[in-house]
Amino acid sequence: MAPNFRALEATDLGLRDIDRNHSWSRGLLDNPTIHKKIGFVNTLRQVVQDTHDSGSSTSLPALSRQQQAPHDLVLDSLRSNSTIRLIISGGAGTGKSTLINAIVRSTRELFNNENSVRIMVPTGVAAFNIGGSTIHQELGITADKSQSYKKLEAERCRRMQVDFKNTKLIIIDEYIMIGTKMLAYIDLRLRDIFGTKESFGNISIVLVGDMRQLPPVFDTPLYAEGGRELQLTGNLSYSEFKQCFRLEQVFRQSGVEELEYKEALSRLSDGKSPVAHWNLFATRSYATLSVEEIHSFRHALRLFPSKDEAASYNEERLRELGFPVAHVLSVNNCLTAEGASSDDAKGLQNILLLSKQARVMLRKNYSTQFGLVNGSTGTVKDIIYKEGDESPGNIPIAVLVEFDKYIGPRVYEESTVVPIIPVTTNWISSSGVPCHASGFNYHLSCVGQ
Ligand SMILES: Nc1ncnc2c1ncn2[C@@H]1O[C@H](COP(=O)(O)OP(=O)(O)OP(=O)(O)O)[C@@H](O)[C@H]1O
Repeated sequence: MAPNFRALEATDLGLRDIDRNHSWSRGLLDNPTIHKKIGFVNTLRQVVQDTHDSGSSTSLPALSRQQQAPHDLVLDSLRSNSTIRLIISGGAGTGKSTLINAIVRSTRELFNNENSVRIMVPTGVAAFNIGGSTIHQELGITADKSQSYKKLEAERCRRMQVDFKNTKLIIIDEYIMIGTKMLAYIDLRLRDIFGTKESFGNISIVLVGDMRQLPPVFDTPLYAEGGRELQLTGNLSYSEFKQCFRLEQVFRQSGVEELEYKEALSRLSDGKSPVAHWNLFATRSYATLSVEEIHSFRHALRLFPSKDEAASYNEERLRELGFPVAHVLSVNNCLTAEGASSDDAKGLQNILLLSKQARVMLRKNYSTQFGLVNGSTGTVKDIIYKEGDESPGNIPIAVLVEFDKYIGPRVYEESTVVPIIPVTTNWISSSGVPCHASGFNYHLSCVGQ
């Protein structure tokens, strides 16, 4: 499934003698009550599920005035049977998801139909986090670098026409990751599905996201004009979005520490930094730090320009730790699943390398109430295989992770360790093959801090 980064494919980690000869089922002897603990984790996940379910039906917070305005505009437009092209932008915690949920709920009530509104996202990981689908999956778009639009074959198109029959509104979340080429594709595909020459098949489109995030990869940002065939079409499609609401009120403060620094970063993203902020950043310049401070950053989380570089760095750090490395493969139901792109497979990569003391990051919200959210970091304490199962070749039953910030009930009395268990996901490939795969990469990625 999903090609791995070159660095992972070439590595000997997980395959050396020290890795193969390690007794991987030892973890089970050291953790005889693991199944009880896993039961506890399942309860946690149930809590998340219940919250999610009730959130989408009854218990959304009352919308603020800033949220209410775009909500009402969309609903009024749907009621009057006109189409709307709208952008809703806002930084982290400004209530974008809450607003999306409110629009979805009101639209479904208005039309008394679940399919009247669809949410789509550009990447597999984002889709997994919202329990939704990628644009590629929903609209049958295959990832390729060609410059021309490819129509759906007739039978697939007919099936999609049935599927989209009652759809009045499409909400595209994380839209900043969409480029002009992709927007053109969405526009043209919807024209095909709805059998019309009108843009976007003459249905309403709402783009939601944070304008200050990074632009798309392998595509030109929506605000860039010019380019080749599809990009030019995308420019035209984007020019229809003339209305924009900006959500300013932050409902979720992710911590009160370093407030000045957060404020400085926020101004920087607006391009409005005063000299005081420049001075603040200057105090953190590498050249002005003491040797002790530089050393304290040795294992800081790093950003790399490419996935390959990040994978190489992670590999180096795993090697330095000196523990046996588990070579955790995902399990796929068929060859199509094995060869699926990462986006089709909702972000899953084939190989995950783990060892004791490795730093890992959660890639999805596990339990927001208890502080286990997409981006939470922790340290691997143990990797537990079923008796008789070994690495490589088998999936562990759990990876014990000590989280840096866990605020839920203790699974282990003395620590913030939580067992992370593998997950199975299903999807239909772009050629229509039902696929499923199990693995850990949905939940965890190794970060070589
Ligand atoms: N009108 C509101 N009143 C009270 N709380 C709200 C309101 N809107 C959102 N919230 C709360 O604020 C928090 C953040 O909201 P939400 O997840 O919708 O923001 P977001 O912009 O999607 O965040 P992110 O970009 O980080 O995913 C949630 O806990 C949500 O319940």
